[in-house]
Amino acid sequence: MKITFIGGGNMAGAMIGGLIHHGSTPSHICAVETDAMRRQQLAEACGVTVTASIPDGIHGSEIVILAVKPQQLRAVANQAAQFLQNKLVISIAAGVRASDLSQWLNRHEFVIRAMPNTPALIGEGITGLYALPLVDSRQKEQATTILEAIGTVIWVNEEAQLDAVTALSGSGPAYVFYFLEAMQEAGTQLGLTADTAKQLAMQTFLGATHLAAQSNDTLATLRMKVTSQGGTTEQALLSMEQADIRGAFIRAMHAACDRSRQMGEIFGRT
Ligand SMILES: NC(=O)C1=CN([C@@H]2O[C@H](COP(=O)(O)OP(=O)(O)OC[C@H]3O[C@@H](n4cnc5c(N)ncnc54)[C@H](OP(=O)(O)O)[C@@H]3O)[C@@H](O)[C@H]2O)C=CC1
Ligand SMILES: O=C(O)[C@@H]1CCC=N1
Repeated sequence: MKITFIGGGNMAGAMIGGLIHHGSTPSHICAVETDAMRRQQLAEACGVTVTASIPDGIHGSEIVILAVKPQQLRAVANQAAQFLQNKLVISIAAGVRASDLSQWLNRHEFVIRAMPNTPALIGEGITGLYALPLVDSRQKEQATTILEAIGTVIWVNEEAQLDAVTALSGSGPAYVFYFLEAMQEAGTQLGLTADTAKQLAMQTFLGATHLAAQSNDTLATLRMKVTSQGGTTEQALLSMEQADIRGAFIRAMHAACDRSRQMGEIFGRT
């Protein structure tokens, strides 16, 4: 099964790297990318076929993954429409609705939207998926197979839920890196080397996440088990509550979700 990515940027690069890491044959993957330097990087890093031509890139592919920015999607859809008949189209663009994309592709019925995240590169991604009603079960299985190669897959029944998925797991790796950066910065202020602080911060995220995944305790109970009465964690959490870190974090994710909906409206107008 040959897969073509249109757009070979950050997310496509992570997906392609993850697919190859999982055992996909590089010659079965093609990337269409306008930026010459990026084409060279992809060819060197992943050994996949790269081209600047949409028709050349799509030729012979059963599945086409649209991985350009939301604001570029309509123009790309217009260019690609005539070459996509009977092919499964998967868009990873944030916000833009499957029905709008379908219209741009001359009422193409086989459209799936996917919201992956960059840990796909190491097979640790998670992807939310939504399909238009006429996508058949075989095509859904194909999408599941591709995306399971780079992590976990969750199907949603309502497309609007993809805005929440985008705010949570699509953008989520950036939040984790942000917290890791803050923990590293605090660690160095407290006298650790930058490397030691980074190692402590990363293993703490990894260990806590694995513990939460394996434990029957709720997240709140796990948090309380760290928080000794009159101890250090209590002081840290008190400081965070006083600064309303939880509220700020929740508001931030609402802002991301609102932006996803807004991009759907702005870039999806037909
Ligand atoms: N980054 C992430 O973590 C995630 C991103 N997404 C979605 O993935 C999509 C891509 O995001 P990201 O990879 O970050 O963006 P990038 O800008 O890194 O990648 C898009 C690439 O497509 C190229 N491009 C533009 N027009 C064309 C064209 N006509 N033909 C071929 N290539 C073209 C762009 O070139 P140029 O820059 O020169 O325009 C760019 O290299 C977005 O829609 C985003 O919403 C989804 C989940 C997570
Ligand atoms: O920031 C963005 O818009 C994209 C979608 C999710 C992650 N990156």
